[in-house]
Amino acid sequence: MKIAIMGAMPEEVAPILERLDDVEEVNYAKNRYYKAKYKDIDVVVAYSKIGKVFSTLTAATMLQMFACDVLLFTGVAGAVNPELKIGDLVVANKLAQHDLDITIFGHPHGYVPEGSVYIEADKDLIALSKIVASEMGVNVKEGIIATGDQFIASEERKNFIAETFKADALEMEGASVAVVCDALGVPFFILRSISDSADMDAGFNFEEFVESSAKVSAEFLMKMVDRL
Ligand SMILES: Nc1ncnc2c(CN3C[C@H](CSc4cnccn4)[C@@H](O)C3)c[nH]c12
Repeated sequence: MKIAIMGAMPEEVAPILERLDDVEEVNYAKNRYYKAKYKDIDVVVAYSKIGKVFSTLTAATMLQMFACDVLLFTGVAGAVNPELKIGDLVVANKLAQHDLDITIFGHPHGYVPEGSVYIEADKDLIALSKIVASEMGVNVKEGIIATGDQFIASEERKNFIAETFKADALEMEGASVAVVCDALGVPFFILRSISDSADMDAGFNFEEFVESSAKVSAEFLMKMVDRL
């Protein structure tokens, strides 16, 4: 088994990289991919850079060039569900693109012909996360994640996303990674830790909590890898 471990930002994969052995850096398509061993498991680790386009490129590369059998995403997210607090973990059961809009032609938000509003994540990996969560004695919220090419820092946009997609959290890469994995038939798992609440304080909270929340997500993800 070869596991793809992805984030979008350096902070999101740094806690993973420091735990790898026999690291080989591969430069490809203006990005860096780290082929390595984690314990005795083959992994490929990369941060895509921010947004749906970069994360699509990295996810497709992980699967088509590095032939990974499963893709795990770790990172931070903005909270939409008011129960979610900074540092809380969210596991995506399905994901949508909140900024995909051809509603003028009568389609729902997030839909284009021959696509679907939501892509569902792998149920076995979600089930595994529940086992790991109970072993670690931590709470993990399974919910809907909305993805778009915008950093959300306004109640108005957050409420649109909440109402339109029933999202629990929002970010900028998960749904595009989901489309790639779904199209190529590779199981995927999107894990996020809350760094802000996508409101007027989002920018400040993000800066303050990105590093600590990224660590929470990365550490949980590696406990999942231990069990794969
Ligand atoms: N409120 C929010 N809206 C949209 N996305 C998020 C996220 C998740 N990530 C973090 C990062 C923000 S943009 C960025 C961050 N730092 C420097 C440059 N760009 C982008 O990769 C998406 C956390 N909070 C979010």
